[in-house]
Amino acid sequence: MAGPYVMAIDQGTTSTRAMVFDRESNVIALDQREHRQIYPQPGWVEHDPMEIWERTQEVVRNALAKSNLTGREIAAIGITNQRETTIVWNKRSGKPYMNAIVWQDTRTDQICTQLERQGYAQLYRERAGLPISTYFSGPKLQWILENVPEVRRDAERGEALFGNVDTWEIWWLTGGPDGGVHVTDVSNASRTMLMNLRTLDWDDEILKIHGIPRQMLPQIRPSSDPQLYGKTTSFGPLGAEVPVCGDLGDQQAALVGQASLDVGMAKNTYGTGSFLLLNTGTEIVPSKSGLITTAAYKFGNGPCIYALEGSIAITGAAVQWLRDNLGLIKTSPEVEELARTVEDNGGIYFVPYFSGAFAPYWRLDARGVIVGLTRFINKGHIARATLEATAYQTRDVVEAMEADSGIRLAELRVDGGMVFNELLMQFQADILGVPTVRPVIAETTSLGAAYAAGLAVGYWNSPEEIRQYWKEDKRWQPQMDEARREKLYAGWKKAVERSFGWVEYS
Ligand SMILES: Nc1ncnc2c1ncn2[C@@H]1O[C@H](COP(=O)(O)OP(=O)(O)O)[C@@H](O)[C@H]1O
Ligand SMILES: O=P(O)(O)OC[C@H](O)CO
Repeated sequence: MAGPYVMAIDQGTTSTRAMVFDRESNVIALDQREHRQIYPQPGWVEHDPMEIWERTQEVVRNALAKSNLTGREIAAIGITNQRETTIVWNKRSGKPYMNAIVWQDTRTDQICTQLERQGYAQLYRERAGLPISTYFSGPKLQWILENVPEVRRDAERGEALFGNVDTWEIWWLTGGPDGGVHVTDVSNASRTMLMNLRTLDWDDEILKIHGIPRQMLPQIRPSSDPQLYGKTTSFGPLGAEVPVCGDLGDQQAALVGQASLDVGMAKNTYGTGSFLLLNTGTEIVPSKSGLITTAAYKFGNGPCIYALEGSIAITGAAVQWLRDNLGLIKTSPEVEELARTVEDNGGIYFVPYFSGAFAPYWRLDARGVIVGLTRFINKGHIARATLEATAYQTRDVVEAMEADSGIRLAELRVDGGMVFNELLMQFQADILGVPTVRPVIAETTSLGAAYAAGLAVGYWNSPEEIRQYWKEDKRWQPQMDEARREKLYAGWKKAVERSFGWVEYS
């Protein structure tokens, strides 16, 4: 008989969480551990895949212990993950050939400029729904094949496996070198630049452009799979054979966790970066305004549901930068107190394009700038400008989304670590001119993965059932007058222009 709970593992950019939910979507237990951010040189960002797997095992064991449960009481397990981050490992030993190249890493900029110069932009837009960018996995995998000598040899022999973090976690959970399954889902695969959005299969012509052998790629499966990807092993952290049957990229998982399951529903998740997704149903909507077209989810044999996405690389990460690199605050939430020491931004704007500009500009050559500095400016203004940058970047992608879809946003459903910042949520409503709305369960990413897993084994019966669990917690109404809103936003646009063209490519 199916156990009475569902577990989700959320392997994010900065930390790994395991959460246990019951049938009414209540959180029964949560455990979370951070992992190291490795910066070998400017623009490079890495994670240690073995550390990620160790943290995963710890949080799974701790979440079970905290809830006094054993693996036998878990009906199913779902995975959600930081997307695009690229790992290549050996099938026999389970050993990665190098650290994971994280989505924020810009080392593939030369590969990407080369692809642009060869005139491939249109092909990627049409087939993969994406612009050419260092953000996605394809160029990262090409870089590994070209720079780590034994990878190409092993890949051709079928011994080197590629995966995003979902694939890595599922492979280990289902046995690793002892029969681990090598799979991914449509939502994750659509972030590689290698999947054709229509066929939901790897695109051979694109694989050829990057020189990627097909045999190193995982099988693409539904996000919620009644056939099960596999089962956890009894010697793994769950200590029992639990169906592994849900897999969603973290931003698509948040869309599901926010129950944004109808065409026209949108959410914005504020974490390390921020990611706004609009459900476009079974229609693949091409973007003319700098958004990306992505697979949102596929439940069992149902159709693939697509989304338009506005990906913003740096929002919460800029708060971490104030904390870790500048030492202006000790904890991230303290940024609010510091920002409240001043009335406004004092005329400065902070454009945090640390990884180049993502949506809607996609400029590899952009880097971060702070403009408008005078002797009047103090650390309070910097804190305020950091929070405001999150809201302005969101407006940039909301405008693009409205232009592409013709849908005028009535309110914005929000979630993620930054949504407990009242100043930010109010400023966001002010700068958009529509309310921001936070649900009771702000852990929507994990919840979305739990839903995907639970739906596969009949723990929840239908997507309709999960809609009833969404409940509003708090709503911020816009209070700023139109003239001030537009003046502030015009200043932001000017600042953004100043960030472009900083890096020059030969
Ligand atoms: N009260 C706060 N105000 C502003 N930023 C915050 C606050 N609390 C957390 N953050 C930021 O939110 C991010 C963590 O959110 P989370 O959703 O856990 O992110 P992720 O899943 O990307 O690791 C961090 O970048 C942190 O700096
Ligand atoms: O791990 P997060 O929450 O920072 O999300 C990262 C995104 O998936 C990157 O595309």
